[in-house]
Amino acid sequence: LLETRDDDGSEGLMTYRVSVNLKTLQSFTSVPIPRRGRLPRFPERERRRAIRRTLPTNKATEEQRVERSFGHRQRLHKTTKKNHMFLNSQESPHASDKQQVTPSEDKHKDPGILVSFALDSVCQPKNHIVFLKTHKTASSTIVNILYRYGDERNLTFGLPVHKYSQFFYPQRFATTYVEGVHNNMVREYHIICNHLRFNKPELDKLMPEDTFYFSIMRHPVTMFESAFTYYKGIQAFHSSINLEDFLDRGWQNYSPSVANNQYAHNNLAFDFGFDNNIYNSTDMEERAQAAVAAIEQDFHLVLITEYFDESMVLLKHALCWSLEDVVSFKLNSRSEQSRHMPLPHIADKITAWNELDWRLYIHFNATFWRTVDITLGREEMAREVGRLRQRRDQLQEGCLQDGGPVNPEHVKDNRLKPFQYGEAVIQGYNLKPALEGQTKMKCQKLIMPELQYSGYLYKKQFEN
Ligand SMILES: Nc1ncnc2c1ncn2[C@@H]1O[C@H](COP(=O)(O)OS(=O)(=O)O)[C@@H](OP(=O)(O)O)[C@H]1O
Repeated sequence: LLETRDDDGSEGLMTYRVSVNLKTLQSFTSVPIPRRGRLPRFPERERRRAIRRTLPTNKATEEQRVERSFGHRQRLHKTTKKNHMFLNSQESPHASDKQQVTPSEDKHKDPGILVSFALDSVCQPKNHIVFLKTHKTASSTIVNILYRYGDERNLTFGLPVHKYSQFFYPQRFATTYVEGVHNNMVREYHIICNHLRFNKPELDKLMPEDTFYFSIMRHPVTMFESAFTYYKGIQAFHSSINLEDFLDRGWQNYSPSVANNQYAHNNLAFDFGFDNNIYNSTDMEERAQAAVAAIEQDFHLVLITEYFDESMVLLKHALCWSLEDVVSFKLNSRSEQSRHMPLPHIADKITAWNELDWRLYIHFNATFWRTVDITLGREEMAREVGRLRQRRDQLQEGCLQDGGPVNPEHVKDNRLKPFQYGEAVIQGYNLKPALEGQTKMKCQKLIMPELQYSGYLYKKQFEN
């Protein structure tokens, strides 16, 4: 990993894959060299240095912080000479999108922000993707989008061994959890999107250099309320009468060492690989900043559940995909009867208890909108969101019998019933009975719950 300086004086980092004699290398570097496997892309010393660069001064405003983090990201990627602002591309393979991508006036103001969208000199659809599937954030809907995209193009998914649905979560991800690794059955993995606890060095071993990393965050209040209902059976929650009861007793109910209790405390930070056990601590600010810096280093894009449609538009551009590729129906949603919107004083307790998650969310919500402003601009975003919704409405009209989701007992086709868990009532869909052929197949895949779809893909990849 080399630090470089461009003609304009800006710094950058560049990675090379090299073949070297380890002893020779050891003689002129203090970075620990792993004996086996690939060199880590950003050794710990570089990561720490990058984090120091992004730490704001006490006086920094949120806006400056966003600026700094993107400026930092710019330096990290600047040396990729081929990098190109995707909005300028006239080469989009998606003819229907060309008119939609009107470069907005202000996109040139901060080229740094675009590097997370850096594509090759020609806009090529990306098909090496890692999606960190965070919990209770609409991630199953995104997984459905990725499954359909890869399935249609016969891409290879990195799926959990033995047809499991997750990569041994909550353990940190390891390549050995992926089907096909132990027997070298798979030459190239394209997409990894099942639940896992993030571990970049291990993912790097499996995925190519040009892999696009993205994830999604949800407001901690609604996310926690959803988790409380869904994971009511875990030790931390099961004896609490309700959410407030749990929050008032805080640490008494919560033991970090009990299995699955990560769902009850800063679960978002945990999924990203950080220590989630922090409460009311003096080093909260420092740890949150370090987490932000590490996520900005490892991820090209962080989406926001509350702006799901805007997120899909941004994702579409970042991946150089078409509108059709990112259209979806809402999956894994609870019925209204199992949803209890917390009152404001309970919401405050939730953000206090999950402060690390709260800080991550605040930061990435701000950077999300800043990315929108600097790339598409709000007007173009609104236009594209309108088109996305129109297309979803068309598909709903064409596919769904009841116009929207129904409670599980009303799902007629047992094969399409969503998995039920905890005290949540997870809704599903019924298709119009007259559907046939390709249309039926397309509609079926749009509503197919995650477990069924990953089972189908496993069979397609490993049992045929
Ligand atoms: N498109 C879209 N927009 C906004 N919100 C959405 C969307 N799709 C799913 N959802 C909501 O996401 C919640 C389920 O999240 P996940 O699929 O990540 O859950 S899981 O961890 O995989 O079990 C679940 O939230 P709750 O209903 O509050 O539990 C879903 O309703």
